[in-house]
Amino acid sequence: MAQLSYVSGSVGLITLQNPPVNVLSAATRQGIMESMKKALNDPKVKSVVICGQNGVFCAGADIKEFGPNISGPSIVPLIYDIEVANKPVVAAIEGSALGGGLELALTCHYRIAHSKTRLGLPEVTLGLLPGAGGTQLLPRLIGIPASLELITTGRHITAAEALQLGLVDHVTQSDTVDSAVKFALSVEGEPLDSRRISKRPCPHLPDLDAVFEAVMQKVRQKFYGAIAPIACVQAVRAAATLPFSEGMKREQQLMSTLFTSGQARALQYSFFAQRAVGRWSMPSGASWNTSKARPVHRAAVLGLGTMGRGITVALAQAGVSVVAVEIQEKQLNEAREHVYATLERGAQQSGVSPSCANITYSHDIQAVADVDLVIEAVLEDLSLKEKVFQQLSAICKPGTLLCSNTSSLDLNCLASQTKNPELVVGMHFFAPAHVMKLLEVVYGSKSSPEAVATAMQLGKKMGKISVAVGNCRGFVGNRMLKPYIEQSYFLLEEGATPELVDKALEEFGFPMGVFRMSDLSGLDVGWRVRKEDGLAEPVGTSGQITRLRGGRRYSPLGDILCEHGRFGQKTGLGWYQYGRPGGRVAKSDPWVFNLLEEYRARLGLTARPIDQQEVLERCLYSLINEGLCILEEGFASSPEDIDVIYVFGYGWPKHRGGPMFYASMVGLATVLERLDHYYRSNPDVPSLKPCKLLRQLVASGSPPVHKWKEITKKIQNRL
Ligand SMILES: CC(C)(COP(=O)(O)OP(=O)(O)OC[C@H]1O[C@@H](n2cnc3c(N)ncnc32)[C@H](O)[C@@H]1OP(=O)(O)O)[C@@H](O)C(=O)NCCC(=O)NCCSC(=O)CC(=O)CCCCCCCCCCCCC(=O)O
Ligand SMILES: NC(=O)C1=CN([C@@H]2O[C@H](COP(=O)(O)OP(=O)(O)OC[C@H]3O[C@@H](n4cnc5c(N)ncnc54)[C@H](O)[C@@H]3O)[C@@H](O)[C@H]2O)C=CC1
Repeated sequence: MAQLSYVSGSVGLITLQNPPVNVLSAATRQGIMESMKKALNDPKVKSVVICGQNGVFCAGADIKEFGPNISGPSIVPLIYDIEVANKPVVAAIEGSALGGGLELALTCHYRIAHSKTRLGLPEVTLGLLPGAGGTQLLPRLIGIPASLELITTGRHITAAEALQLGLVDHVTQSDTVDSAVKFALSVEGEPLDSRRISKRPCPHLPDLDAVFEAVMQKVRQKFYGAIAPIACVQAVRAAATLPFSEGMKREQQLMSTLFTSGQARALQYSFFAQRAVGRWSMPSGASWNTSKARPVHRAAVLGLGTMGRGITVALAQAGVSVVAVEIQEKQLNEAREHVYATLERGAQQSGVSPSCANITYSHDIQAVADVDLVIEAVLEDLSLKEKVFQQLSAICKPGTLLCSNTSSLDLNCLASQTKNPELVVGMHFFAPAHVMKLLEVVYGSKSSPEAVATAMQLGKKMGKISVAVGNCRGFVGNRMLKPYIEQSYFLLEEGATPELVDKALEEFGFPMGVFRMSDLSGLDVGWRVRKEDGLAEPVGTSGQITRLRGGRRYSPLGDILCEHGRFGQKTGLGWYQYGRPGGRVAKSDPWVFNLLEEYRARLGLTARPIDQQEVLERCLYSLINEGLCILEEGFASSPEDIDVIYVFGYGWPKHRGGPMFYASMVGLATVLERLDHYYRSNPDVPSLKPCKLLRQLVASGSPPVHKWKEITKKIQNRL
């Protein structure tokens, strides 16, 4: 796992060998320790270079080993031994130096990095802090403000930025190990005391208290409810105020609290879940490792409204050339300007040149004739989309993949309009499409594995986390949202206010509660769907309101708001008031309170006190129950798929892992008991009825999330 070899006569070269990214597993730590000892005891060796095999220095601790039974040599004394070595130790950094990998490099006396290296201390994203001296060493090297920023965000930086910060000594464009060996030879025999970072004082910072107070406030706001960023600030403060050895003790104390926390478990689960969704499968058995994606060099976007513009930007940023088609002249011109400005802004932020040259605009659908893939983003209207798919099927060259960004329509209906339904898949982006990380890749009953593989790969190229899902109403994300929103309306009927419901959800960790979120996305969207479904009927100011529609309880509250022209932020009024159309700041609106009172009076409902616990249980457990139904029915292939969708598409707090992981943390038996309880008192609300999978999981002893597949398979086999 780490190999010592000898080069250039006097250099001991220690190579980390733990593919793919040379993580510091127990065996690797042992290997480094033994190799280091051997090199230091060997009189022929005058200097040491540490590198990683296959062009990657080290991605840090092996996260899979984390847990109560972590074994093998501890990382802290191991890297301490490197710093106190009496021969110069040089880190040859290429690929990635992250977490414990960067801490390993920080204890070396010199750091040489390849220009393409990424460096960082991302532990905070795993619910931890850099617990192998990172919080004490980095501030001594690059100062407190820069360290605070890097450690509390976990941001990866380029070698150029690292050089600017003083984190590395040299950046090379040529062979990193060769450069490091040459460098090691040049410093053999030189004194090392000034190179030992732990011996340096932390650079003085005037107004220390004010700086830390400001940063603490910022992280509390930005990472609401997350404990790791706070511990990171506390640990860096120890570096600024305590001697090194005391600071190290503080770092260890804070680390041991984080290490066993539920938040760390959730975030580490999420790390692997993000990677697991790439190993997709379809009920047919086709999967990522049996299906070959086709290259997409040229893509078309059809419809340049809200979504089409974002998709165009994301494609261009991924280096795909785009044919952007819009029938309305005004929309086309606005889109061109919008896309240009967004690409310019993005380029300024990332320091790369904008990709406008790759986009051609047209109002003629014939322009898509020779593209490899089309993403349709016209209005959500089935007959319009059917017509568009007929046209695309006739116009496009053979083999072109036809994708729809529909958020609710049946993909099979669109595929049936084409000559090759196997080439049709859904690519369901989230607004704003160039920002949001999630992409649901929807397979219909005839979609070919190759088409799914191509959409998944294109998503990855566009920087998205793509999840393959089946074709059910609302797919996975929106389908689960329905009972969540439904419960929030029922809570209003029973005595809650939008403020109370939103506060409970925001304190849980959502960036916005359900009502603020609905105001942002537009209340008219759901209203239109409910009208098409025959659910929303005009309510008016008098007459009977029926709360039972289609055999189940229905709340027309959302429809009433829309009848008053209250569509949310876009009209300046929704569940809250915003001062003006397009306003962003939500303020309570007495009109809504009056409406709720009158509504309850009309229906003979008596408002009762509702607490935050009830809000969370009813909104979240009904959403979780729907997720379990989706798993049971096979529209998502694993709980990880659902969790990734919720974390990256719906603002589910990352440190709670996702709805499925959260359910397993709360205890599936508790979720079942509470759903049973609420369903008993609300038998006309089917979404509260615990699904078969939930009962089965509880009956099987509530296995951990990664074992649920065994139970879902059993249920599906029986169906
Ligand atoms: C490195 C990457 C940027 C590479 O990206 P890419 O090329 O895109 O490949 P991936 O698909 O992401 O990865 C390939 C493959 O590798 C797996 N993998 C990657 N990194 C790790 C890892 N660190 N551990 C395990 N596995 C890893 C990945 O899952 C893929 O495999 P697959 O899942 O099978 O597909 C990118 O991978 C990346 O960003 N990686 C993560 C980097 C990172 O976050 N590093 C930080 C790790 S945490 C750390 O280093 C902390 C420390 O070192 C501190 C050590 C102190 C520990 C001491 C604990 C003691 C505390 C006290 C306990 C007291 C308890 C008590 O009180 O009882
Ligand atoms: N707005 C959102 O938040 C999300 C929307 N979606 C879906 O994306 C699709 C588009 O939605 P929006 O962008 O919000 O709609 P939009 O109304 O902003 O834009 C649609 C555009 O399509 C154009 N158009 C209509 N017919 C056309 C045709 N035949 N050829 C070319 N252009 C045509 C219209 O002129 C309009 O500019 C819908 O299916 C919607 O359900 C999906 C995820 C999120």
